[in-house]
Amino acid sequence: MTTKSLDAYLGAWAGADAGRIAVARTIGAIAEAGREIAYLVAEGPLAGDLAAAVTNNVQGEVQKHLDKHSNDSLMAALKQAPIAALASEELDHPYVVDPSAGLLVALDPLDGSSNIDTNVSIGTIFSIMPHITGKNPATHDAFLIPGHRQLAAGYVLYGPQTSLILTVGAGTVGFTLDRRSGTFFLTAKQVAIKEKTKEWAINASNQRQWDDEIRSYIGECLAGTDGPRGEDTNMRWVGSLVADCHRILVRGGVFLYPADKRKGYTEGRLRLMYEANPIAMVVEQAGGRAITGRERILDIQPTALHQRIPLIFGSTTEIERIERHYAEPTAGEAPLFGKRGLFRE
Ligand SMILES: O=P(O)(O)OC[C@H]1O[C@](O)(COP(=O)(O)O)[C@@H](O)[C@@H]1O
Ligand SMILES: [Mg+2]
Ligand SMILES: [Mg+2]
Repeated sequence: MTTKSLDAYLGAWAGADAGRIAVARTIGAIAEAGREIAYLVAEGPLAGDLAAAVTNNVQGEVQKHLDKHSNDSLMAALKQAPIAALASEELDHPYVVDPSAGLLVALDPLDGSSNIDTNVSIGTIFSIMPHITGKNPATHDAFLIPGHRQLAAGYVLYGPQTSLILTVGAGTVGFTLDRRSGTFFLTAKQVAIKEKTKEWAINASNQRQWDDEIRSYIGECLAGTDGPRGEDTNMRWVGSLVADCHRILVRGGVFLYPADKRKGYTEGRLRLMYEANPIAMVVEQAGGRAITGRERILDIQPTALHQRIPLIFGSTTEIERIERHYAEPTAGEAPLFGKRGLFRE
């Protein structure tokens, strides 16, 4: 096993390039906060009620103690980083650090909040973008940059192991936290998502709210050997985007959080700037794909800082299959699950 530390990896990547050194320092600050959050998460109830509600966040969702603590830790660490401003799921507006600096950071400080008190993996998602000259970093507008312009992205996963998954645009790599030394060590030199898979992840309790395209695809998966797919499939749903993404990086699969008919979900649930974009960059750099159903996530021109977006990502052959359902939604409609089937409403 290699023993290269995160600092050594970033130092080798950045060399003497001032722009890269700034990105490396910013990643270092996020890793520092991530380590602190990891220790707190591992204490669980010994650290108090981390899942206790504090207030409502900008999304109108309950902000839990750990959401707030994670946001505060990341802000404290990033105040020392060479960034113009940071945006967060937990803040209405960007927080300005140094308007003359060349970087912006967008954060989901704590992803998977509903799992905080269940001892299930949760994480921090980050996106590092350029601060475009002339844009006021205090404004939402400064952050409205398509995902393909991200300079780096990744997440810290607080699970049985603490992992830091990172891309600086040259593949996706993985680090594991050594708790004895507090150092992240490189443990996956090149993450590669399997091209072909039979595993899918969706919150199936929303089935009756889905559009035809999703019903058609999931119907085909559920029909297994009895349907047009001709093979049985398997389902997983952790309920933490970071954990579902991590499984897909490790063993392939596909994740779907589509738009649906519920009030507040017509544009999906997940946030473009600090969930979909960074995950899409990590996934593409690992050889997978990320789409809304019809468009590549990284090509979307954002229109709002806290914008929601349908998110589908994972193994390429499965994404192609889903695209076929978007092109022709009834093509794979399965007898057990389709409009005319057993589970028909
Ligand atoms: O409870 P649902 O509808 O299945 O949603 C689960 C999704 O919500 C999220 O928890 C949203 O993230 P936050 O916890 O940061 O709000 C994702 O991690 C997860 O994929
Ligand atoms: Mg989240
Ligand atoms: Mg969150």
